[in-house]
Amino acid sequence: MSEMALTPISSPITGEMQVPGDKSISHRSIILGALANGTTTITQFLTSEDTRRTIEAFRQMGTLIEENETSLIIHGKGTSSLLEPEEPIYFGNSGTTARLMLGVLAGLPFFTSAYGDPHLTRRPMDRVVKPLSTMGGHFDGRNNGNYLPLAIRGGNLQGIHYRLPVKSAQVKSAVLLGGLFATGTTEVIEETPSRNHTENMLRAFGADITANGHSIQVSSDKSLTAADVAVPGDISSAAFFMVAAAIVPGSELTLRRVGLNHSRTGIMDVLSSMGTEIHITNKQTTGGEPLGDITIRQRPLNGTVIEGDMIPRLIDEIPVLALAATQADGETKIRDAEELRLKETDRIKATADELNRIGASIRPTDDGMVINGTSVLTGGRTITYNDHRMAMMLAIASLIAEETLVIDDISPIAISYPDFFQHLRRITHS
Ligand SMILES: O=C(O)C1=C[C@@H](OP(=O)(O)O)[C@@H](O)[C@H](O)C1
Ligand SMILES: C=C(OP(=O)(O)O)C(=O)O
Repeated sequence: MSEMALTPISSPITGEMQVPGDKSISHRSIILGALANGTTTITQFLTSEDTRRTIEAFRQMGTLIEENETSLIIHGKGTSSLLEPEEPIYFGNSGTTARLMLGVLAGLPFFTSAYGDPHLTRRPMDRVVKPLSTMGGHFDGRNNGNYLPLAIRGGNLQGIHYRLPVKSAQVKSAVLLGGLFATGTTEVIEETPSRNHTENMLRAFGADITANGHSIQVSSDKSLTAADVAVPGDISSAAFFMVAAAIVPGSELTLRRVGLNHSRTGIMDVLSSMGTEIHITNKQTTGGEPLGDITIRQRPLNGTVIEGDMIPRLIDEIPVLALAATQADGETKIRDAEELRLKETDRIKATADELNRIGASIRPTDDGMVINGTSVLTGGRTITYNDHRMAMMLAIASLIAEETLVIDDISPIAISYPDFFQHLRRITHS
């Protein structure tokens, strides 16, 4: 446990910064690079606890991965070169590693066992185990294979047509990755669009993939070919600084080279509907992913409603958006976000409990919360529940608190943003 006491700031947030590479795209670039033939160079790769788990999983299966200051180089030799790991694979705290790797392991013709940290061990895996078992993968584990640790015997998959029962890019991706090993076509139908990085990147790596409206189809007809990846900045990491600039009076902040994929930009739409001034400049596209510079200017905030198709477009940003809503005039309602209860911690409960502890007025509901603004945040002791996004949200709350805010444990921040506090200090000039 690593406690930190944070004092409020007295001046606006100004300047510019660049956030680290996107976590979702970094995971996928390792996976596709390792399954492909040839050398994949990944620049602006996110080096963090979660992405390390995906790197180590492939190293255990024999993939040569070189790491240096600015890039990650994957020497892919195709799926048939991957070896049965001698030791269990450790997924750590990373839901993305777990769900996507289960899709890959279901396709590989050998035995693997896998486990996670105590938090990941409580997160449901049946959402991927069920469709991957229907495809022919063999899984065993507690509660009929719903929880890690899991034993996996892969190989001989058949394609399926699968309608997603949950709004989850991880489930969609696991089934599509399984589809790379399956006979026939694998189709995933998703009612509510979720992040589409797997589809974009499979295309860039030469897979046989089509996406039409709600249906995505993949087959094993074409093997993957290495493709270099320049990872855009992570909008989910940028979100903390966007909200900081939106709530600290007089702030103006520019975030450079942030990923602007429509399936991820819900935070910008919501903050601007709440009144924040947002401008985008220097738009460009790399590897099928749009990016650009985002400038945020603080303006008075009003409450809003966040629901429906918007939810997957900002799912990881809800704790910090809830913080913004505590500073908005009137009520903010968040609905259809039941998936938040299944993250690193129950983020509905954790967000309401911790913000209420320091003076907010939030009523948790089954699938979201109702936030009444405007609240004065007092400071005091807070708990992160080993959740990186809770820890960073509370650090941003400390900027506007009346007194010192103590965070019980900042170590989880290394899961997605090891340099968070250096970056925060730079823009708060402290
Ligand atoms: O596919 C991904 O990279 C992710 C998908 C989302 O999870 P779900 O698929 O569980 O919604 C998100 O919360 C997670 O941080 C990353
Ligand atoms: C939910 C998250 O990640 P994961 O599911 O990969 O643990 C997150 O980063 O907020």
